[in-house]
Amino acid sequence: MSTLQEITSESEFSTHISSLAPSTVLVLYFHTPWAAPCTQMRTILSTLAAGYPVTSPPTTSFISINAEELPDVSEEYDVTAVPFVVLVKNKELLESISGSDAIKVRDAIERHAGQPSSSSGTPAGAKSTIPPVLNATPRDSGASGAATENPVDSSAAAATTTPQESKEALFARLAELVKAAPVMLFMKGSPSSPQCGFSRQLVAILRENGVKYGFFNILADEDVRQGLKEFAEWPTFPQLWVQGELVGGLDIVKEEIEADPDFLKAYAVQQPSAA
Ligand SMILES: N[C@@H](CCC(=O)N[C@@H](CS)C(=O)NCC(=O)O)C(=O)O
Repeated sequence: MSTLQEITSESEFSTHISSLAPSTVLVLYFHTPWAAPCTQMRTILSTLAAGYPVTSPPTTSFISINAEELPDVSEEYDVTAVPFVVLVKNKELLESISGSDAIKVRDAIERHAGQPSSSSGTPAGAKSTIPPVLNATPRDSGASGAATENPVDSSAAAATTTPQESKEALFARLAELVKAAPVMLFMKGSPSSPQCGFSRQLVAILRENGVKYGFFNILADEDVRQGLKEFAEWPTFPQLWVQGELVGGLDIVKEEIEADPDFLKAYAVQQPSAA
């Protein structure tokens, strides 16, 4: 899967630009280390990047640039504030997005780079018009078929978490995280290695329903683990979020499916696995 790559010099940037194929959509992410909203945007972009498989030529290239360290590049793209995202194709500017509107960024990338998987699209019956952006990077692939899981970059999120992070900043980060994918699972461990039986069961349910989802390992970030309990007013994990709204934990998801067996089918991108 693609990653968000940090570029630290003007020459590295020029070399990178020249190496791209005309069809590759270059996503430039300008940030500064001191701007808190950049943390959230980094998480969003890392997650989006992970949805695009590495192909030849690459469909996308996600680049991260410290706007202050590379002033010439920043000037070239009229970066006036951070976070600032610029989409470029064949050396031509496609679109610039200033600020930390995750949905705008997601939407722009998908419009220009396309959906990462041919099977994706707005699922019939989806609750909102927001397209299911984060795409399938089959991970736990096996004979029974892969579920489509995308990790939210917990290391990027964790790296900026300091003991001083205010509740306001944490909640702002969580508000973005829960929208990082149309379906987000906050769990203990990862889908391929759940660290708790409840999380394991919920992963199995999502897989059985062929649901495409992003996940966040709360064991990797104690602030998210504790903060999300308060933010969500829900004391335990797993937590399933759909379109930025909390559905609930394992028991609630089971109840919802019992009441409406098609409850999760709107988010399916593939034939449900028989597992
Ligand atoms: N009945 C709950 C079970 C979940 C649960 O009890 N989780 C516990 C143990 S894994 C938990 O998250 N505790 C809080 C914590 O570990 O921070 C559900 O439906 O999701």
